[in-house]
Amino acid sequence: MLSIEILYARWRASTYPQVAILSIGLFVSYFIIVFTYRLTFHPLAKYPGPLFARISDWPLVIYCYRGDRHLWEYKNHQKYGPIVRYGANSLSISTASSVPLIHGPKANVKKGSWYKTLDISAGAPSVQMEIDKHRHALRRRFLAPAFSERALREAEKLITVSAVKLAAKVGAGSEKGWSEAKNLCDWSTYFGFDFISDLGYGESFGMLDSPESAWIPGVLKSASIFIYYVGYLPFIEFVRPLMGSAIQDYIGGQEAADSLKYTEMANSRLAARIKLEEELRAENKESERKDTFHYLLNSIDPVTGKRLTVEQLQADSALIIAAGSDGVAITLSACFFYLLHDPSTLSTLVNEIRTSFIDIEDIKTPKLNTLPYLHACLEETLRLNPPKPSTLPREVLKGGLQIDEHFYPPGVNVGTPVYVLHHDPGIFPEPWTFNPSRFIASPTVSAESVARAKAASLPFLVGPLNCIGKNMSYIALKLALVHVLFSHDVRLAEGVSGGGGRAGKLNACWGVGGTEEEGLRGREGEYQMWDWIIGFRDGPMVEVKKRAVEPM
Ligand code: HEM
Repeated sequence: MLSIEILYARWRASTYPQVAILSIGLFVSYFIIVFTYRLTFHPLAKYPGPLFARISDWPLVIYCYRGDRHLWEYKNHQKYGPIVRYGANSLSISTASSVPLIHGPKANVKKGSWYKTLDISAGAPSVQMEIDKHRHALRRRFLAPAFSERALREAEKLITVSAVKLAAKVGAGSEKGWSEAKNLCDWSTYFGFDFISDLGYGESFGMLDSPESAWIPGVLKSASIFIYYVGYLPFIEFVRPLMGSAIQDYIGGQEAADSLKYTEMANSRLAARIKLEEELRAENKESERKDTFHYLLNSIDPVTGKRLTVEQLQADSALIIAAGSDGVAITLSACFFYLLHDPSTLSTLVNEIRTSFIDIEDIKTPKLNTLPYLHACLEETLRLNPPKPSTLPREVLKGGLQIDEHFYPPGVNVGTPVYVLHHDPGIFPEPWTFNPSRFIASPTVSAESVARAKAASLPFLVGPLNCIGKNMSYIALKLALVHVLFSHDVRLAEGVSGGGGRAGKLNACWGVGGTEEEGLRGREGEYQMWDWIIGFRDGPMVEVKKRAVEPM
């Protein structure tokens, strides 16, 4: 007691410089103690990783901001092995055997605290933001009817409208010979946003028709960058309460402002859809078009008897536009990139498409789902460029988690670095080569190796927290690819083709970030992607010609 009084008296008697020196001393001592603890007694101290990443989350924040996190993770696993400590409290585990234990239905984990900031501007958690396992399962029950087999059959008709339009726009100017060069990244993006808005709200953004709404992808990109890195800031607990408010604009700059602008856009779309539903209800009618929000607005939880609140709907609205449009868009442009760089794969696919369908009206399920090479091309593209390529944090729950000989205590984050796993040569021989045949059993590819490849392919993740839009994505991607390739020949544009390695940057809108100096972005044969929760890209530049032989 006495010593505290003496200390207090000395403090009061001290001069400003003395106070400043003492404060700096305390500050430095605090960090020395914290860093020493993280390198010695912390439960993850024994795991390898870059030194700065083992003592702080700042390297992770920086790579998230740059869009290069997946490349950084790849480099780390090459250097340190299958288990890497990429943050003070976080591990990424790149073994296929760990996947069911981290993502399976019985995994003793929940989503990590990064998810708390994901859709924070919306005012309520989206389904993806629900960290509590029980509440998440409840939200999934609301979404389930919108993604059921029946809903998918309805969705196919709506997606076809955008796919037909995509083929017409990509093919414009190709009637008399090869067209001018076109950036397929842009057209794929417009397709992704148009089909998801048409399907989601019954009203397309119309980007394939006019440039009026073409600002939305740029704003979403900016919002995603912000949300991605902010969630990992070491002092996020202090920042989170300010998020979603006007203060966000001042602190976070343009990217934070775009995050709010994006939320407002999604909210206004939803408000218009709710109004339409109310008008229909007042007239005792049901919407003829069964779009996603038809299901969500009429969904009643079978156990609780409750409907979703407006705030929850708003959060899901922002999520569905982002999650639905961009995953499909990047996969479509990446698929074209790989096909066009390996003409033998392109001709195999074109042949399969043109011998399977009689005319454009014929392009639909169930036949659409019976083309093995088409499906394999998409699986291979999603292997090479998973739109969510980096480790998504899962926090170990009470009781801990045993994976092989390692025990992970409660509270630490574990996760699967999907891009790293997808380039594991032990599972995918020649991992940088686009080889759809690795997903089709044949005399040269055993059924066991196909099963191994499929089990280690996680673009949609697996288990109860996986992507609910997986089947819808495959339908959208197949419709788009088949409609374009059924009626048109496509080739890489002469000169700059875009998309790969250093030559990738065509359009200032997309290509920021980059770690060329570290040798991570040098692969010309790899479709370049920037990981900001959703993947961003540019190119390929293509020329298009109307198919020579008119379909019968
Ligand atoms: C190629 C396209 C797509 C890919 C690769 C993809 C991938 C993923 C992944 C990996 C997740 C899990 C994220 C996490 O755990 O944080 C996810 C979640 C989600 N995706 Fe997709 N997605 C795609 C397209 C779609 C589409 C078309 C929709 C809807 C229309 C959609 C809706 C959702 C939703 C609602 C979630 C949150 C699910 C939950 O938390 O329960 N996605 N997606």
